[in-house]
Amino acid sequence: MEKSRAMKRDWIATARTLSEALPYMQRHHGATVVVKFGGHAMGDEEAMANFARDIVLMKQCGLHPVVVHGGGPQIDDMLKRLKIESTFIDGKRVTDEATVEIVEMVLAGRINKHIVRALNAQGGRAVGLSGKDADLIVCEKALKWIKDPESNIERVLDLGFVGQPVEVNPDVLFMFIEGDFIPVVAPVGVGRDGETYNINGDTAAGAVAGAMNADRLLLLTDVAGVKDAEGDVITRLTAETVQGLTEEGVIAGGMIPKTETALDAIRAGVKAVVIMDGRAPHACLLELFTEHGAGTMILP
Ligand SMILES: Nc1ncnc2c1ncn2[C@@H]1O[C@H](COP(=O)(O)OP(=O)(O)O)[C@@H](O)[C@H]1O
Ligand SMILES: CC(=O)N[C@@H](CCC(=O)OP(=O)(O)O)C(=O)O
Repeated sequence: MEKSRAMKRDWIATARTLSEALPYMQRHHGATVVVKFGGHAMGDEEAMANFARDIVLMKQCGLHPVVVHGGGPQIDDMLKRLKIESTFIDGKRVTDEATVEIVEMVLAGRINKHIVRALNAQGGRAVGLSGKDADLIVCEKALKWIKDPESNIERVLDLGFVGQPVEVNPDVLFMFIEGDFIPVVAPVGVGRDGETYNINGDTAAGAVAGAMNADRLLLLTDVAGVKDAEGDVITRLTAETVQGLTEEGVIAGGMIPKTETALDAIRAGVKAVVIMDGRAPHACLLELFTEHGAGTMILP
């Protein structure tokens, strides 16, 4: 008796949620949503399954999700096992020849296939590819300029095989979308001479979203959003505020490529970018299908 009453309550709550969500589902029908799934957001098997369920549901609701993933912590683990040292500059891994080989193996191999399998287990039809497939993401060597604070002279820091996307060919993604598949992209790019480049996952997601003219770019991570100096999540951000917070050092580490990506993506024509906690249950659905959304929205 108690159980059936509880079930009824659950059903009413779900029905109410669904009726509230319906206008948002209709508004987003046919929308392209690029979702960056970060290595930290992947967490455990349960987090992976929850993420996969949401993406498949988005597809069933008539949206066109495209997953671009990261895998920084998983690359760290593998490099540690192989006793290869690794350092980061402004959230980007300094990538020598030995490192780029491991990066490609981990990202385009193990992680990409793990996500594909998780999506397919939830009833999706996912296809994994990297930025090398059909020249999806063509890169040049990323250059990091730094200014010597004493002499004020600028010089370039060598990050090795870190790629800056210079050309994105999304036809292959549109082709899969047309066939009702969910593309899953590993952030590994190709140089004009065939070199392999390690692209920061956020940068790759932004470049793909920009080239597809996506309606939304969701950057899933392990924090609720961009936080201010007091540690409170900021719900809306503009380019100006991002610049100020970065100069003050409030936006730091891995959050730098995320906010840079968000601004670049908006300049390239993406309608809005949201930075949010990918481990929170149904994070993507809450963002797309409710009025209050989730995380930090970055707007033009
Ligand atoms: N202002 C900020 N607000 C929120 N997180 C921040 C901020 N500045 C730096 N961070 C850090 O950025 C991290 C997210 O970047 P990263 O670790 O690269 O995530 P992912 O692996 O999901 O791409 C957060 O866990 C947090 O430690
Ligand atoms: C150049 C660069 O830093 N590439 C990243 C690629 C993976 C990534 O971005 O993973 P997350 O999204 O989980 O951080 C790296 O080597 O860690």
